[in-house]
Amino acid sequence: MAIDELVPTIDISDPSDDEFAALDRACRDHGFFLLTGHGLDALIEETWVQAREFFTADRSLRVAVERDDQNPLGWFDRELTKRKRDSKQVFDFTDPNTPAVDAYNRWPDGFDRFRPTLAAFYDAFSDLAERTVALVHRALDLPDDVIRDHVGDRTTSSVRLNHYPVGDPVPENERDGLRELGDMALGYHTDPGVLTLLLQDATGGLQAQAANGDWVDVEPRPGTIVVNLADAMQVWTNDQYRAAVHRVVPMTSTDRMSIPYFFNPPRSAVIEPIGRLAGDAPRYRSFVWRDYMRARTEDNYEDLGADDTQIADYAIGATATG
Ligand SMILES: O=C(O)CCC(=O)C(=O)O
Ligand SMILES: [Fe+2]
Repeated sequence: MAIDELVPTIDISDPSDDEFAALDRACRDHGFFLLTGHGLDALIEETWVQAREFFTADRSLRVAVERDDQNPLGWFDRELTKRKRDSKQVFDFTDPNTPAVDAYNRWPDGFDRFRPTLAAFYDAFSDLAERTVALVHRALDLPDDVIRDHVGDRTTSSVRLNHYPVGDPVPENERDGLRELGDMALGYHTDPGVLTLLLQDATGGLQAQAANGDWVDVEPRPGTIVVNLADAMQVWTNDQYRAAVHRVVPMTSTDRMSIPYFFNPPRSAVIEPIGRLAGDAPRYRSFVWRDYMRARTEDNYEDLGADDTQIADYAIGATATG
């Protein structure tokens, strides 16, 4: 199938009925679509500049904001996906404009425009994520009282700057005792929250899994933002909409950057299938967002001797993977 047909483009400034129909098909099939009409090109351009500056600066400036096992925010270059090491370095931060959570952010020294640019980016993408969830609600034809309980929260959300080098991101003299690199730069996975807004540069390498299991390239389209549905949305819709399974192939000739905004539910939200979508056959048991997130974060730090926590662990009838 052609990529245009598989991954439809929705103009968020004025979505047509045909675009809603295409969004609904894509969400049932694989969970990926593209947004245009967002009006954020200039801010996105400036964000790329800041991300590149951070990743090309002297490594010691990044090491100074390295994350630790108490706090997952900051820089890291040896993350695991499915027990294999990813070929990338990342910088994670949460809402810079809410002091109670900004206190956990680790801002690097020596980059004047980094924090203000990323703070503006965070504001704009929080708003866009809300509007994107509203598109999905409309495609699902949900009543207002249900919509109110199935939203995201900017203070539990986060942004990640991803940098994929050619080869191993960890310097040779630090590789002793680390797990081997995976076959993929980023192993296949779903994102945990409601949905993700993803920017990718012009390099390419992102792949989506279609319903038939085939891997399809999500080619860069200038001016568009990739949306992928995530785990909480799949649970809410009782599997009618799919959390997008995706991965990134290894870089062979040039490095690559991407910037996902992960839109997450409120901390204390109870995640379970929406009654009118599940009828009397809910496919998941309830879990509290905070607990799910804690389990997923712990997996990424170290190999806990089991596969990563995922929503399948909450499927009714599932046996624990641990
Ligand atoms: O780099 C990409 O295109 C995807 C990144 C991603 O899936 C993630 O960070 O969760
Ligand atoms: Fe992802």
